[in-house]
Amino acid sequence: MNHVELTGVGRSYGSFRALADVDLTLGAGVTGLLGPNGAGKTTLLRIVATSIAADRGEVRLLGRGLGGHAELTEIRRELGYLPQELGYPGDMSVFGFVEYVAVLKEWDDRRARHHEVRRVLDLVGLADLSGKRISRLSGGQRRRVGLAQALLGSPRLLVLDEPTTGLDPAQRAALRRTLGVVAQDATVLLSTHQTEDVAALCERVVVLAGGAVRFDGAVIDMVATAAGRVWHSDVEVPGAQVSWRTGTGRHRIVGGSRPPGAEAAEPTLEDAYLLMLGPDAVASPA
Ligand SMILES: Nc1ncnc2c1ncn2[C@@H]1O[C@H](COP(=O)(O)OP(=O)(O)OP(=O)(O)O)[C@@H](O)[C@H]1O
Repeated sequence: MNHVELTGVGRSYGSFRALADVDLTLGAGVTGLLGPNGAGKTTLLRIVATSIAADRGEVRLLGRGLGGHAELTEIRRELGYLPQELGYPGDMSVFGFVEYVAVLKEWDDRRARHHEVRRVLDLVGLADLSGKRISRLSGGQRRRVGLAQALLGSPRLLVLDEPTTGLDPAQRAALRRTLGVVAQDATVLLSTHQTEDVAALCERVVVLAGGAVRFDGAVIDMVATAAGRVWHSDVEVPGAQVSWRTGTGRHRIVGGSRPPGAEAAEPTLEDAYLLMLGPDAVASPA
């Protein structure tokens, strides 16, 4: 079953069109949303999280249209959302905050609610910090509190806006493990600027630029678009589309024609992303 079905979806802020004519269908599994700053990722995620409405096109979530209040309530019961910026009340404890969200999500039975809060804190590795005040947490720990509240009730649809921001490598690996388990039954849509997170975690990748979908397909198919277009060279190559000196002292050349003396390199998702977006990869199209 497809949990997300967007047809011709658009959204403007005043006269500025942030999202234009997006078609997207998602079933169970993890999909990564990539794109430069201002590409429209947060706008798209907020639409899928029912936090803002599309002003064009059709949105169906978990098999339902967004017709009225009753449909929205039903969808929100099965939806978890980690916004890009979650305002945390610093005075609350980790447990207190996640329990507060659980109350809002209508976990009325105290025993069941406490059990669920402990379960999600355990899932994100915060069980030992549950009594700590949020104001005393590191940025990465705070991000995991945000993830914990999104996981309450094992939602069938999980929308995560930059969940890996602020996480150290061990925390990112732990997050990948958690999402890998969650995504066996749920549809997970996450945005990130880390192509390696998408390569490690997602089957599918959607690239947005200037509010439009530039690529939608399997991660391996996107990586394949860079095959034969990435090289290692002992010398700097003037005029390369993208190049940098790596830690080994050799230069990685992405795009352009094969430089003399250069060796072919295994392409990564990042190479494919840089090639696909060209100058848009670094400049906001907005
Ligand atoms: N509330 C708003 N009012 C006006 N313009 C907005 C608003 N929210 C977003 N925008 C504009 O819409 C465009 C898309 O923004 P969005 O936050 O969706 O991009 P993004 O891909 O998530 O960017 P980032 O990677 O920087 O988080 C940007 O040009 C942004 O300035």
